[in-house]
Amino acid sequence: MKVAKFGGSSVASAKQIKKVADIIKMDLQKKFIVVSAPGKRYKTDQKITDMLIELWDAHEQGTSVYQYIDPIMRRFAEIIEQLELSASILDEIKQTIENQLHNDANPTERLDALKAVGEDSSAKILSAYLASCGLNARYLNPHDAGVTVSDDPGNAKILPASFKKIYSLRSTKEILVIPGFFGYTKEGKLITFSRGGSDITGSIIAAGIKADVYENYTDVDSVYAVNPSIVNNPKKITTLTYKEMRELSYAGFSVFHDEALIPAYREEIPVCIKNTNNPQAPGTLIVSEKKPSEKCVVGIASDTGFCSIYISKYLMNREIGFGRKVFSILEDEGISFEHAPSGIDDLSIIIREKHLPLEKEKQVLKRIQKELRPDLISIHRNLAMIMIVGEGLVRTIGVAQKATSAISSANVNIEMINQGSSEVSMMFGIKAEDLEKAVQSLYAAFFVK
Ligand SMILES: Nc1ncnc2c1ncn2[C@@H]1O[C@H](COP(=O)(O)OP(=O)(O)O)[C@@H](O)[C@H]1O
Ligand SMILES: N[C@@H](CC(=O)OP(=O)(O)O)C(=O)O
Repeated sequence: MKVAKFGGSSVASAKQIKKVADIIKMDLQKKFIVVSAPGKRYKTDQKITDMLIELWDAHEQGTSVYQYIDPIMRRFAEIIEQLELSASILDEIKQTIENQLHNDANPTERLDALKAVGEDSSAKILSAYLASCGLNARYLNPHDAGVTVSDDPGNAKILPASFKKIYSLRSTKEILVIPGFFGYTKEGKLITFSRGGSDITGSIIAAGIKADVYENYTDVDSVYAVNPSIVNNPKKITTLTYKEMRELSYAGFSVFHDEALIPAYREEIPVCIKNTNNPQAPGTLIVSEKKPSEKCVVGIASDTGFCSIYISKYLMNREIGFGRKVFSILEDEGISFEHAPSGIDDLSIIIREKHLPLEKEKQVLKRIQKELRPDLISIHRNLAMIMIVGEGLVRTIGVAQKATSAISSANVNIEMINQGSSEVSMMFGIKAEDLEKAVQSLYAAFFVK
C-alpha cells in the first residue's frame, strides 16, 4: 500500500491534474492520495494559498474583497471546466470562502479555515476527476481520516492518538483523496500546519497506515546536491538517510518540509521524491540507512533570514547559570533559537529574523544587559546559513579545511562555524549578500573537482 502526495505544482492546472490521474491509474497500490492547493503554473504565477492569505488581509483591512476573490475563483473555474466536472464544486468553493470571511468564529480560526480552502478544493476536484475516469475514488476530510492536531494556528502538531485511527483506513477498497496542510483539534477546530505542510499530512497518513512507501510528487526529477536555482544542473542525489534529509530540508531544501520526516522516520517508511512531469525517473529515496559511499558530503543547503546575538563576558565559562539565564530571557519573550555556538568567553545565538522583530530585539538586548552585565553585546542581521551535510562527515578528515578554503577563495568572510552535535552537518554563517558565490564555490570544491 502506498501514499502519494502531490504538491502545488502537480495540481496547479487541469493539465497537471490529468498527469496526476495517469500516475494514480498506473499503480493501484496508491490508495491514499494527499494533495496541496494549486501552486504556481509558471515562475511569476501566484499560489492559491498566498492568494487566500492576501484575501484575508484585504478583508481585515476593510478593503473590497472582490478583486481578491475573483482571481481565486477564476483559477478554480478554469480547472473545473477543463476537467469537465460539475459546476457545483465551484459553488461549494465560493460558499466556503464567503462563510470563512463572514462567520463569527475568532479571526485566527477563520484565517486557518480560509487558508485550508486551497487544499480542500484540490481534493474535491481530484476525487471527482478520478471518479469521472472510472476509478473508485472519493474525497476524505482530514477530520474523518483522523488527523487530530494541537491548537496552534498556522503551526499545528499531530497528536499521537491520530495514528491508530488512521490505521483503520487500511481496509479501504477505495482510493481516498485527502487534502493536505490541515487537521482538526479534539474540539473540532480546523488548524493548519506550517507553510508547505501538505508534506506533513502525507507523512502522517503514510505512518498511520504503515505504508510500504510514501511517494512525494513535485516538479523536479530528484533532490539535487544543491538548490538548482543557485547552481545550474547540479548532481542528483539517489539515496539519502532521514538524518541527512532532515538537515538539508531544515537549511533550505524546500523540496521537502523538514517537519514531514518525523512521522515517516518513526515508522521507517521509505520516502521517495518523484516528478509528476517525469514519473519514470527513479527520484530520490530517503531511508534509515544506506551503504557508505566514498562521498562524505551529499548536499549543501543554504537559507537566508537569520540574525545573531553576540554576547561576550570575561570568565563566562565560570559563571554558573549564565547560559540558562540568557535562554530563559528568550523563553520569556517567546523567541525560539536555531543554533548557539559558544567559546569560553562568548556565546552567539542564531535566531530566524522573523522571530526577532525590532521591538523584541530592543527588549531582549535591554534585559540581557541588565540581568547578565556582559562586556559586549551586539546584534548582526542579514545573515545566511550554509549547511554541509553527509553521514560520512564524521569519518572524513579535512572537510572543514576544504570548506573554509572554498568559502575564502570566493572572497567571503565566515562569520561563524558550528559543527552540529549529530555530526551529520557542519554549518557556516556568512553575510546574506555573499550566499550565492559561497555556495557555488563549495559545490565546485565538493562535487566538481
Ligand atoms: N536541493 C534541491 N533539490 C531539488 N529541488 C530543490 C532543492 N532546493 C530547492 N528546491 C526547489 O524545490 C522545488 C519543489 O518544491 P515545492 O515548490 O514545494 O514543490 P511542490 O509544489 O511540488 O510542493 C523545486 O522546484 C526546486 O526549485
Ligand atoms: N499550500 C500550502 C501547503 C503546501 O504544502 O503547499 P506546496 O505543496 O505547494 O508546498 C502552502 O502553500 O503552504
